[in-house]
Amino acid sequence: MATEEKEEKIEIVEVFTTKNRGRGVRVTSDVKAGTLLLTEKPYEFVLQNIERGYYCDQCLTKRDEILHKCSACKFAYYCNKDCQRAAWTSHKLECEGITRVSPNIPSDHIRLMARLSRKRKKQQAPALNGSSTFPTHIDQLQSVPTDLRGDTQLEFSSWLYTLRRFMGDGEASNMQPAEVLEMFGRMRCNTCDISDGELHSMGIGLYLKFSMFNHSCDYNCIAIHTGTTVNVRTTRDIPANKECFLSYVDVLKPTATRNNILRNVFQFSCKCPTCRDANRDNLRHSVRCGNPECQEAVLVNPDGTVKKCSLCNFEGFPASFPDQLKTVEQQCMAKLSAAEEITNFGNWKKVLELSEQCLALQKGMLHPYHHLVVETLHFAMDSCIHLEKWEQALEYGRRSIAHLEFHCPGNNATAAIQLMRVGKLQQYLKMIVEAMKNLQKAEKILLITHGADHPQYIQLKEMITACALERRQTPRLESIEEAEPHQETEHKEETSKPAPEQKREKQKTEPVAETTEDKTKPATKDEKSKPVTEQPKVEGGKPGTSEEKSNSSAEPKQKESGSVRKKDLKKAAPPKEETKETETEQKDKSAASVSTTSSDETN
Ligand SMILES: C[S@@+](CC[C@H](N)C(=O)[O-])C[C@H]1O[C@@H](n2cnc3c(N)ncnc32)[C@H](O)[C@@H]1O
Repeated sequence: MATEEKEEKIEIVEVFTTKNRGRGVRVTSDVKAGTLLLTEKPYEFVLQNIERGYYCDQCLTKRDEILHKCSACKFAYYCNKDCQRAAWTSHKLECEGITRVSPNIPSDHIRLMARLSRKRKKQQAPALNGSSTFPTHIDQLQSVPTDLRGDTQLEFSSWLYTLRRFMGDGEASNMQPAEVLEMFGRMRCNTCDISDGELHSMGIGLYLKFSMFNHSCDYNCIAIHTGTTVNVRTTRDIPANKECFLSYVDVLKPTATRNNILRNVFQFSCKCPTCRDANRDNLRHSVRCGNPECQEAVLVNPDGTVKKCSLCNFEGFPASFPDQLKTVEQQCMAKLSAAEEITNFGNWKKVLELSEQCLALQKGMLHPYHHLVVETLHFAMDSCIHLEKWEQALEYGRRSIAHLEFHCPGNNATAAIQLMRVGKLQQYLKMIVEAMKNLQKAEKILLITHGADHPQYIQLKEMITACALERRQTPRLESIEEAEPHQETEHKEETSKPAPEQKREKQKTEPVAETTEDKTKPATKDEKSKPVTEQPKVEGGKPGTSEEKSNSSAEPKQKESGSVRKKDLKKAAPPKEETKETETEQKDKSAASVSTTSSDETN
């Protein structure tokens, strides 16, 4: 295209100037699905406060054993001394800041902003060759303006105050509000969640090259992390010179919801084929046909009236139906919002209760393709896993797969992880044939999205091998299961029947890592009510960030394709698995909430 000029080439991708999306990334030759386009270490990152004590602050590896706590701030946790040493350059000043503002806890974004500001000052921004090269400095990234009218002005002032206090007088005196605002805009549209292989987000990071990828809900690439490193792979074949897109939002959400986030956070509206596909989007709001013999998905008009069933021509919905539907949708959204908050405190009983209430409300009314049904099923499955109700978890998981496969066709990592979780439950419940089927489906997708070297893929392969072995050892079981297959794609009424480094520099002040004897995980939640943690209320925050998680529970989180809520994909951990959350940890999470509450009160 005449307006698109060729830019610097980095291996098989290059930066170029698009017609109306600023800079973008494109491939320089034909590439196949599953091709690794980019591998990058973060410019800066932080572990999310809510995950503190579960993941190492430096390498973001989840540890079931006790992590070593920084003896000075008692805030950061590390795998070992090596991780602590590697972290020291970034942590040193942060350690002092944390001690300074204690007992308040700086929010994830305050900490990331402080790190970014420090890093920025260390290096002079080199001049960019127009918009033609991959950036090497944060100042070369795009910044979205923040509207400082009304309350936002006050909130920004409070946020700036907090940031200055955390960074200390010396550094803070050099920080002008306009400069911070500009940085805030950069952080806002360029940071992403760092997730583990199961798409459970636990960090926030800023990557310079990665920031050049534009968004499409009809994405052709995906970002998967290995520790802190981001890997971008193609999810489809892409012809030479075509642009590479990631999805900044959860593609399971309805078009209006996705575009609200894109407008609020990134300040653009998506015009991709998925956003223009009204039919598919309407199915995300569909209800069941009122004819009990049919139950087909029926579309709903904007005013809540229901269209004629395309299968049986039924159109006998009562006049009160639009109001009933609105009430059910509003009640479900409120309950799911509450469930999202509660998951962070580990009260899985309550989450299950809320999910079951939603499912009861939806029963007979919402079609399984309705977005609220699949959101509810994720909460229900997660809570059952945490409560060790394996059969029930499996039932909810199986029901969600049909929806995921419909709405996330192709190589969608969310669908693959869900298949893997369901397969894992089936394997545990000795439904080996079914487990094998789901694990193999997941394997095909994960090979594309994660790649053969990713620990998640390796784990999946091991599960498949174990299944194959078990199958061979129990041929009778196999023939019984084959004779009575379970329905994988149950679209009918939800019957809910249970089925089965760096070298160490001598730092006098460097604190030693303590192996904490008390297993208490740090209390971190609900920072909003503490002065130190308040942030400007920028609607939506960033996709993939903890702020957004707490601000708008019904919103998607991940700057990657098809990811679901933070807690949705909490490790599927059938019993006797190493990744299982222990009772102590569950109690600790509840304790965290209690201690945060009390600390809020005192602040
Ligand atoms: C992470 S940056 C992507 C790189 C950016 N285009 C640049 O020139 O630096 C995100 C910003 O890119 C733009 N953008 C990304 N995807 C877009 C799309 N599909 N349509 C329009 N603008 C888009 C928006 O301005 C958004 O805030």
